[in-house]
Amino acid sequence: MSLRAISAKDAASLDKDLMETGGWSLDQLMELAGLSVAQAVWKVMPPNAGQDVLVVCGPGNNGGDGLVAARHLSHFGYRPSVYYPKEGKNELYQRLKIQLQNLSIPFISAEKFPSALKSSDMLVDAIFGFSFGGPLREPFPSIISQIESATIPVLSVDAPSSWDIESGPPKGGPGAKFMPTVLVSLSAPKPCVAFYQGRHFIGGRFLTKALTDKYGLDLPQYQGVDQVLEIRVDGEGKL
Ligand SMILES: NC(=O)C1=CN([C@@H]2O[C@H](COP(=O)(O)OP(=O)(O)OC[C@H]3O[C@@H](n4cnc5c(N)ncnc54)[C@H](O)[C@@H]3O)[C@@H](O)[C@H]2O)[C@@H](O)CC1
Ligand SMILES: [K+]
Repeated sequence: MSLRAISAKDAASLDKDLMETGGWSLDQLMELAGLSVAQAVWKVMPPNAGQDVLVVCGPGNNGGDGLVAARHLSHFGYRPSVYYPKEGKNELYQRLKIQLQNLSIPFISAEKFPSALKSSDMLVDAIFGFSFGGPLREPFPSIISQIESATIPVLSVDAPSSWDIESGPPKGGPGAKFMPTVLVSLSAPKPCVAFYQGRHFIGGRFLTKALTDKYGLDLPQYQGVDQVLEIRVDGEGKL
């Protein structure tokens, strides 16, 4: 099964519709997005031994999804830690951070990032989503290079960070060879999924038929209480 993609411009407009006319707040959407990510982690790596999950968060709402996911992962029985190299300034991110600190979820330093990358069981890439554009600015080139050469499975939130949302991986430099193991597209896949190979989930169970019709999207057939639906499995579908 594959689902129709939404452009970066339409994804931003859809978000606006949800909040301006749909009655949603950003907190609510982010909560469901982050819950989808945590459920996808569960589906690909059930928490049998309380695995270490390193969540790398960027400065925008993609990073906010990562902060929410880290909280759910802790409640699900994982040992999350967070690397947040450029913190978002608004009060929503700061509240999400307090929630994590109250669960004793560690925020790691830049110095500890390389060793955490080696010792963790999985990395959640919540650095950039549909508003990413242009060449990577500091401090992200080295972070993306390290993630690109990591040997642990990487789950990307909404888009592989450093990929252009429309045209996919950069032609050279950090991210050119980045291929996450798992991708969780939120609301709808972005055009860059044409370049993606791996397990692919859709999440963000908050769309209505009117909205999917307006943007020419498919309404995913989520099952039961699931917040994610696997839409494509490549190879043997294993991590
Ligand atoms: N409708 C949905 O599906 C929802 C999506 N959400 C999330 O929100 C994301 C979009 O959030 P935002 O619009 O805040 O944007 P992003 O989080 O994609 O990125 C914006 C941030 O990245 C920085 N940035 C952009 N390009 C850069 C570059 N080349 N180098 C360094 N920094 C760069 C910007 O300065 C800004 O701080 C989605 O991808 C998704 O993860 C949810 O939080 C809410 C609901
Ligand atoms: K991402």
